[in-house]
Amino acid sequence: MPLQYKIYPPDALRTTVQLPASKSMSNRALILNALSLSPYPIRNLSDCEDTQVLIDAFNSKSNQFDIKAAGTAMRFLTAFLAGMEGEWIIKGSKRMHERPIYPLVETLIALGAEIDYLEKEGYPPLKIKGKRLKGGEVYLSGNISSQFISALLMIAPGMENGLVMHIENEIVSKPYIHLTISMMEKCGVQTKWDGNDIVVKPQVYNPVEFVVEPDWTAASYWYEMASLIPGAEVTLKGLGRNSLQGDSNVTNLFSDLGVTTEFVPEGIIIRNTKKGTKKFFHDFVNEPDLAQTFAATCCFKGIPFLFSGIQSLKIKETDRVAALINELKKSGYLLKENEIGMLEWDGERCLPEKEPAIDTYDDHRMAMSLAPGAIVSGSLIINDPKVVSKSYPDFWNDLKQAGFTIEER
Ligand SMILES: O=C(O)C1=C[C@@H](OP(=O)(O)O)[C@@H](O)[C@H](O)C1
Ligand SMILES: C=C(OP(=O)(O)O)C(=O)O
Repeated sequence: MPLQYKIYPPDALRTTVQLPASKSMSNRALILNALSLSPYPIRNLSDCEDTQVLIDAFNSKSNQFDIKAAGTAMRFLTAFLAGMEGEWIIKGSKRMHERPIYPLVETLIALGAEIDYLEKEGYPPLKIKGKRLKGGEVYLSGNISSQFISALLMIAPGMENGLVMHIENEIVSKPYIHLTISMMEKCGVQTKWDGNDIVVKPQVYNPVEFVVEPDWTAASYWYEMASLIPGAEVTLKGLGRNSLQGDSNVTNLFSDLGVTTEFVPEGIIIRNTKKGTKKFFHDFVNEPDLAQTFAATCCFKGIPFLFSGIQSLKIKETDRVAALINELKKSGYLLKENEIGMLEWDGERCLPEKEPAIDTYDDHRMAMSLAPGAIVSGSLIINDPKVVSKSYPDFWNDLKQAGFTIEER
């Protein structure tokens, strides 16, 4: 029997939360610190598992690295090691070995790298014979993962001839590419992004002292809880305007679901003020990590929705589309995937299970986005709740602090 938490909601929600630091920013800062031979420690580095695996890899004396379930660590480190003198082996969790990496590996090979697949062609684990890469002109598909593009961009200034990247097909998760470029610019490196082409000339990184922002994706679970409790008011410390994270768009998206955002010197104050829209529509191609939060929020608020742009959800920690359909059904919501990349709930209900136990599929976001369902049903069981440590290790403690009761079973 896996560990289970049974969650009971508070009557009212009025709390202040210190969110975890962004893992996306933390993992870029670690790679850029290594590339710039930085003497500066990173301020507010995340304490989550996805960042810890990258710290462990950099501190390791071995040439073999296990990055577990961390997509960013897998992709960024593969590119980093391909350009580093030595022989390296990089592996991950069972699921990581099912998440594609061939667009990155094939591009690195075209740029002069030597990389072999150790098990299944196209997937980790990998054996890398690292050396300074020649660079040049490459074509890469943008519709699988933006992490391949970010990984290549970060190592591009060190390539002998720089990099000319032509991105084919739709570009998913574009704000994460902007995040990469912004953090590279902080180190004095210039890139030129014009349409679907990105050019990086050979350049040297200047070390800087990175300060990691609190994680806006983690903030989305507090928006969800606030939207479900009338009169809720939550202060999220340290979040500000002009964030480098694309998921800061959560402020606009939740205004349609009845939550307002006030920016104050301490951070933001979010409030449940109104009912929300009749039907929620959004294309999540730029914010894939928010899709689960919105699917769950809309169901729990009884607001039908139609999402597009969620094709990449199938190759994340789990097939998130299938996981949402299965698990929300347990609480009586019948979601449909009418075509790939779309998810709809037209308001259709079925009889909820008497005491639903939500499976989390090794996916932190399944646990965090569905747990607030306890607010509408009175209680909810979450299986294998420790999965949250991938990005938000203190999630359950923060819930307790906010007045939730959590029984361990
Ligand atoms: O670059 C990043 O930090 C990330 C990019 C996104 O992945 P994809 O580009 O694979 O959609 C996102 O889902 C992931 O959580 C973090
Ligand atoms: C998709 C995610 O992570 P990654 O791809 O970095 O494993 C996520 O955190 O939602």
